[in-house]
Amino acid sequence: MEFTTPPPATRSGGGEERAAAEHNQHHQQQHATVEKEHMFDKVVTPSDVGKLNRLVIPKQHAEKYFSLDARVAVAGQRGWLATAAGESRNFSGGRAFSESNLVGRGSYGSVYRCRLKGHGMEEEMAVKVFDLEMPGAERSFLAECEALRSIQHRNLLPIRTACSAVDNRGGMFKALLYEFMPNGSLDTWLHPRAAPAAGEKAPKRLGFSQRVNIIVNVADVLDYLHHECGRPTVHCDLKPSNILLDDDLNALLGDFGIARPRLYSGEAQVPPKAMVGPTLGHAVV
Ligand SMILES: Nc1ncnc2c1ncn2[C@@H]1O[C@H](COP(=O)(O)OP(=O)(O)OP(=O)(O)O)[C@@H](O)[C@H]1O
Repeated sequence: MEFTTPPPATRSGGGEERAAAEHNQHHQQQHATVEKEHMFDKVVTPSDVGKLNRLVIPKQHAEKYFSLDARVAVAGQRGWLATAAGESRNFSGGRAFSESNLVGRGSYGSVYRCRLKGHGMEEEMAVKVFDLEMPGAERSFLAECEALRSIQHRNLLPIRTACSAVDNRGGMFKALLYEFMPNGSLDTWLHPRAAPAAGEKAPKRLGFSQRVNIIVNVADVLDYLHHECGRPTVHCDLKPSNILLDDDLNALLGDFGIARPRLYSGEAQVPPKAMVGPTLGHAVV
């Protein structure tokens, strides 16, 4: 299967030397990326994509994965991942990842609602497509893969798979697929954006016991991350939009894009300097 990416935009006023230097730098960065991606080598069985709970696809298997999942459909379109890979530098208006499927945008990419079909199963997913032109997006993708590969808890947003592919012009496509949470994020419950239009129901409100349950869920998963998992982790970006609510309004913590291993007890945890900092109003826990 061939992936195509629009050619890079023509530079103005750069000169050939500068272009060559940038070209070299780009290749070195890609080489470094390929090396980093070897860390995913242990966790791969693309043929079970519909069943597996935690699956990371290394780059060398990505094409196999995409071919295999030509059956995958988003909003009735077949082969959506291949399409998305082709649009990796211009995914804002892609047909497969259209505005009508857009759930929301974050600092490093956009989340789309989709249906994953295959192996006689159909599942609703949230696909986070990384905007790799954003500084820190690549690092965020890797941080999330690294954090999620070794942790498991009932109050963590379940990740289904990670996709990392290079198209035939060297353009990168990276996405994470999570279970879709029909009740959205805690943010939308606490701060409904607009007054309901005529005929629409008023936004639902959380009751006292539901709020207590959410607090307990979040405390529970943070305790697990800090003290009980094999690789103690600090989330670093705790905020309502990263707390998703399932059918029963249980809270599931997501977005490990700036999570870090916990250093040692007693040390203050600070987010990495080189990254885009956590959002205003977040908690570094
Ligand atoms: N599995 C999911 N099911 C439903 N909605 C989701 C899911 N994952 C993320 N979202 C929603 O998609 C939107 C974008 O999420 P994303 O994690 O990219 O950014 P963010 O947390 O809003 O912001 P930032 O990246 O700046 O921290 C958010 O509103 C989030 O609640």
